[in-house]
Amino acid sequence: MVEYLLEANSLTTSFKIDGEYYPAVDDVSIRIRQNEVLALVGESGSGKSATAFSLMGLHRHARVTGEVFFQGKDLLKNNERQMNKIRGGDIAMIFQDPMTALNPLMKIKHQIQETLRIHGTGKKSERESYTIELLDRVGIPRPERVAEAYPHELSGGMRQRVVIAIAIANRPKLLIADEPTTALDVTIQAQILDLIRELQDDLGSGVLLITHDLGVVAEMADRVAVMYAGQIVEVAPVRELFMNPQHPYTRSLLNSLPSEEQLGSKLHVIQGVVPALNKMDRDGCRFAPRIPWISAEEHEHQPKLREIAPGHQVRCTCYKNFHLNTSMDHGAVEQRVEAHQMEEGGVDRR
Ligand SMILES: Nc1ncnc2c1ncn2[C@@H]1O[C@H](COP(=O)(O)OP(=O)(O)OP(=O)(O)O)[C@@H](O)[C@H]1O
Repeated sequence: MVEYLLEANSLTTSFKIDGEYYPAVDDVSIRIRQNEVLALVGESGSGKSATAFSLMGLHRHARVTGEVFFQGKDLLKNNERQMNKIRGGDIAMIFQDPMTALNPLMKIKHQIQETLRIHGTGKKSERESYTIELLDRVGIPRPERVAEAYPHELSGGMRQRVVIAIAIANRPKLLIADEPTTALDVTIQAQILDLIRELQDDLGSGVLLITHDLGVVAEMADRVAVMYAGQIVEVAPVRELFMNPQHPYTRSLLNSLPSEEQLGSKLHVIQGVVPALNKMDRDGCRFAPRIPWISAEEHEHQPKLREIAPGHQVRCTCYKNFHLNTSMDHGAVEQRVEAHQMEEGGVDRR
């Protein structure tokens, strides 16, 4: 029997719109093993952040149902005090915008020491030196000086390193990173991703990496869950997903990734947007309106997620007859996956 670090079953998070609740996360089940990076990928509005916030018990006005087992306990049954002990302790989160995660009025050293204190890590006398060690560990030059700084005195990249230092301070077993590099420029993005990967390896933590960037997925993930309109539509090991994508949404996403030659030119984009929560047909294939050239009979009523190969699940029958209406080019993606696997030294981490 496989022991999962995190196991969410039928997680459903509904928001109230005009007096009615509508699920933004709709019967989502995900599993993360120790030392595994699961990427949750999808366009804006597909429900990725709502999923992460639900796992962490951070929604104040939503209705959340299902089970979220972490170390054998259902987090959804915890009260706020118990969740506060877990957040920043065994489960840490890295958000998109470091400025929202940091207190603008507190020196960096006090913010790190605070998280150490709350979770009882180290004696008071040790926390100061541990703070410097942490800043050094996340690649901050002259950590003693940065420790005395306020967030606004640092660059975006440095601030995100501080956020990561805070996240790893109590050696979390699970890291949830919600678009951790979106707010940063490209060179810094690569450095931050390398850092997260390195720290994850050191700590042996599981990671839920939320992103809309398939390049990031190719470089970071072990497995990928693709989310559309609140549902997981495809799950597969990273290589399988890029080499053998099945769900029309996954294939459209991959097709919208530029190859080297296409960089700077117009991309193939998927027409349309993720439907609003109160405007979608919840009984049919939710992606159907965006692939009108696929006939209604090819879709399933209330599509289920089914295993089509070991570890590879796809929702709806429409994938069987799906074809893109533009020419496909997976060359760029394949190259990125190959590069990632080479860096891993050919070791299968799963
Ligand atoms: N507090 C809320 N109240 C009502 N609707 C919400 C709330 N938070 C999110 N939603 C809706 O839930 C859906 C999923 O949003 P969510 O932010 O989880 O998507 P996402 O995939 O993380 O997108 P992004 O990358 O833009 O953050 C969207 O339709 C969004 O408008």
